[in-house]
Amino acid sequence: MFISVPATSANLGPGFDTLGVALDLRNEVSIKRSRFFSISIKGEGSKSFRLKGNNIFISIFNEHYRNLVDKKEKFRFTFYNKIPLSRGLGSSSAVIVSAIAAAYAMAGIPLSSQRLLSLALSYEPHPDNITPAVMGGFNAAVVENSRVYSIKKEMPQNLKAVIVIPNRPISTSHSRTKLPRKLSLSDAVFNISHSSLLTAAIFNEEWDLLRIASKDKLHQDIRMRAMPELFEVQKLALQNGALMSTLSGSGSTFFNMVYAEDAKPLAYKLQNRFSKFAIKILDFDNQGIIIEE
Ligand SMILES: Nc1ncnc2c1ncn2[C@@H]1O[C@H](COP(=O)(O)OP(=O)(O)OP(=O)(O)O)[C@@H](O)[C@H]1O
Ligand SMILES: N[C@@H](CCO)C(=O)O
Repeated sequence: MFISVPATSANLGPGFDTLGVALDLRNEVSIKRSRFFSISIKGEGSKSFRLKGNNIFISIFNEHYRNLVDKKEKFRFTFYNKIPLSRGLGSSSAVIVSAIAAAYAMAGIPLSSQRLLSLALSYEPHPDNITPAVMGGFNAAVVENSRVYSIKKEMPQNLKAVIVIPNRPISTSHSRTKLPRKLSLSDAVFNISHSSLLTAAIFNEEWDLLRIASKDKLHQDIRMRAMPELFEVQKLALQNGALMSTLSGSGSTFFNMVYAEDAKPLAYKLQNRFSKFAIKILDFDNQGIIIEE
């Protein structure tokens, strides 16, 4: 069986823990029944002993498979990872949703997207990465009583993501502990209004509103101060055609949305200025998770 799942960029500025979009950069896994357990990792994480020895895909897969099928079986897992770890591109979310989906597929038990998201919430309670990873496209998502309520917008072909991937990680779980527990009323209203306008502008394809709508007062500045060169990345991107330029999830990656014709010139300027960072031009993904028996 073969599963493929896209990277995701969450928050998109003011949409903390609710807005996210899928990118055409995928992790793939092949799973075969076998007489012996084996794991092989190619690409991102291939040199990590931790990923080999204590792989959360395997533990989540086993947890669900053993609940579904009452017999001991062994599998051969081959991972082809393109999503960098701890870079704010939804690597852990991709693992969570693909491991659960793989367990149900191997057990031959149907699993709806809705049910997959509900099961994934127990590993990652914010829906802004797992939802676009499953559904594809841009999604606004909220959680109520352990259920994800979301709406999806397919992203057009004439827009690209130019992502700047620093050579240093930021752990989501650690950076969340640094966020304020309380917000002033004016900052709360700022994020609610900007997140609402951002969502409406994307659904209405009014791309020139994104620059204003993507401002945030809740989490970005605190996180970017851990890697101040990110302020320079954002400034350069907005000066060179970015429709919006936001910290991807908890970072360290910076996400820039541009018209297709502006992607290469922006990537060239960013690579020249930040030679130690990786720059990728990606299409948006509108498919989400793909499961092939
Ligand atoms: N491709 C993967 N395969 C196996 N385990 C993974 C993979 N990606 C992440 N993990 C595990 O998930 C946990 C969180 O990883 P990571 O720091 O990448 O997640 P994050 O910071 O939540 O997400 P992001 O990748 O969006 O920054 C770590 O224990 C890591 O080992
Ligand atoms: N909303 C989450 C996204 C993590 O990718 C956070 O900012 O912590």
